Amino acid sequence: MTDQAHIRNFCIIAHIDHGKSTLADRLLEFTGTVTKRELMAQTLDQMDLEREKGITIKAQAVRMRYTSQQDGEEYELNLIDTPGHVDFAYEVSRSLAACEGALLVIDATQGIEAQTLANLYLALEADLAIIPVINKIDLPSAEPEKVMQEVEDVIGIPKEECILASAKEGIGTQDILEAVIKHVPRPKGDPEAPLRALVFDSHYDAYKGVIAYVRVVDGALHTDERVTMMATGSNTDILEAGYFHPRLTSAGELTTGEVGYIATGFKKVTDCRVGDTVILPAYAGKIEALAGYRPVKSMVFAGIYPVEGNDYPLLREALDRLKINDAALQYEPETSNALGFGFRCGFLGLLHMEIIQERLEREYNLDILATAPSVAYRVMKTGGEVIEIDNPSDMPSFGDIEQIEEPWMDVSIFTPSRYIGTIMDLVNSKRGVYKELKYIEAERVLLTYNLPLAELIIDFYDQLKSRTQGYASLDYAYADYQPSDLIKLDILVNAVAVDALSLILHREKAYYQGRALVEKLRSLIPRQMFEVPIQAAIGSRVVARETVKAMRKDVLAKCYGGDISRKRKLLEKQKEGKRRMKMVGSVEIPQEAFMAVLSLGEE
Ligand SMILES: Nc1nc2c(ncn2[C@@H]2O[C@H](COP(=O)(O)OP(=O)(O)OP(=O)(O)O)[C@@H](O)[C@H]2O)c(=O)[nH]1
Repeated sequence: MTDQAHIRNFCIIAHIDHGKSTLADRLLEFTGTVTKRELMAQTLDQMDLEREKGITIKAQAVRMRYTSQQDGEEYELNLIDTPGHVDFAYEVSRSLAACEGALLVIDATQGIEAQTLANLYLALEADLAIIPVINKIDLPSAEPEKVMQEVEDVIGIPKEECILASAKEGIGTQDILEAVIKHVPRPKGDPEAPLRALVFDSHYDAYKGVIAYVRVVDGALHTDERVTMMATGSNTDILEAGYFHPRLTSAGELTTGEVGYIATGFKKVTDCRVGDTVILPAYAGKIEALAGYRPVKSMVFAGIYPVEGNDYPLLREALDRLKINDAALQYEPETSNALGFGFRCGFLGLLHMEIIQERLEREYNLDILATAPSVAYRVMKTGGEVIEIDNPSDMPSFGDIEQIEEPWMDVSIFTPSRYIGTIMDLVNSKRGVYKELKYIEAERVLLTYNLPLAELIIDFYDQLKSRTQGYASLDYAYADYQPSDLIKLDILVNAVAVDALSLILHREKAYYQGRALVEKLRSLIPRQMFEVPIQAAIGSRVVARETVKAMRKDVLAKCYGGDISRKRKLLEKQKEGKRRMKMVGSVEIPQEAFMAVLSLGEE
């Protein structure tokens, strides 16, 4: 136990790739929390996907001990790492709520970016002391002076307060630790009050059950104590209380202001929600929960189906397993006339969706087929009933609909000013509504818009990147639901409506998009033994039609007799392609077709 005056809880916030993880490693190394060798080993057993995508997915919390140069006293520094992607904004906000201060890391070659500001706003909302760190000053292209000025102009922190650092070379590490002790306030909270601890993250451990990452706000908690989770109402005995060093280190207790973990013995993370308050059972109903708890809400939905129908039970099992460790993953069984038995899944955002799909394929060896992502629409029926629909094929028929509302996002884009025109075009084509243009410096601007989430998830990010040669950065947050003039577009293949291809579109764009989609499908659906018409229809009105011509020759006819290996190769290749095909009626449709809407802008 450490007295509150000698505890500092802080986190690192940054735009992706500005060096958050590298800086965290340096701090751990400098304080002797881990050795260089351990760091390498530790990096190796991080989640594969995390490493490959170069992003932090899971928040971590590590306790360091450091003797201050200022007063010669030893401090307990708890570093809470936050996820780096906007999909996980809620998790970020809970991690911030466990801290009193934040290191705001900014790349000296890039300056302030969209997520620098988004994270800063979250940190300010959480009332944190901000310590700006200008990182990567070792690079020849670093412009620390310019970035410091930006910090002063945009964020309003005097440039003298910036710490210059190179996380790679270890420059500035000690200055940062000293600044944490000096500028981050000691944790408040009442040691005499009954226990209240904030759950800011969790993971599942096969031996100890769910490990909840907690910040003790008031009172203390102890191993073997019985506790209650306020939001879920579940009770459990704490199997172990301790801290991360960086491995789990049992301590027997956590006192006011401390950050650490409790092993709960819960079998799934849903029993122990991020944002929940841990209390003693005697105080249930008599004590106020810590602010900010929010049940997870899926924003993006897609159908996931096994390519082989027989794999359905395996897919269910894999989803069940993933869910143990991921409270944000939602799913329920659904059936599609085109794809058979599968699951409708809800995700926090596109990255979350991508991660789940990749894990199903890699870790569970499943061949899956995913439909295009959709958002949740709020539909008011003529009778006054309001329903939420996240699968376009569930949309009631026109006659029964009074009004449809869709989720809109607040979007901010940082870009060199020379791209303003092309970004405006892109946003207009995505039904965006312009809000503001702010000059950050002579040649960089911050553009803000409102944009329907449905447009944002379809090819927006890729287009933004390609139109700006990768220079623009994007951030978004949920704003509200607004009524829109939306219609459902059905796709018929060989005169059969394929439910998994149905789309909700804005009326004005429906005709054009219907045409583009039908054209795309024609190029994706392989020739069959017969002619296959592809139609787009709104209600009973066909708005576009293309035809996949009948196959003329057998593939094997191309091979000269006797060339066995070539023939086998061709057959194998065909088989490979087929694995991702679905028979719909009498037509084979490949996986890409179900995602075609994502790439309508491309050739
Ligand atoms: N030259 C130089 N490179 C650095 C420095 N700090 C980080 N990098 C590099 O920048 C890249 C991104 O660094 P990370 O630490 O992974 O960035 P991050 O902010 O943690 O990224 P996310 O995990 O995606 O949020 C890596 O290739 C680092 O090696 C630095 O001080 N100097």
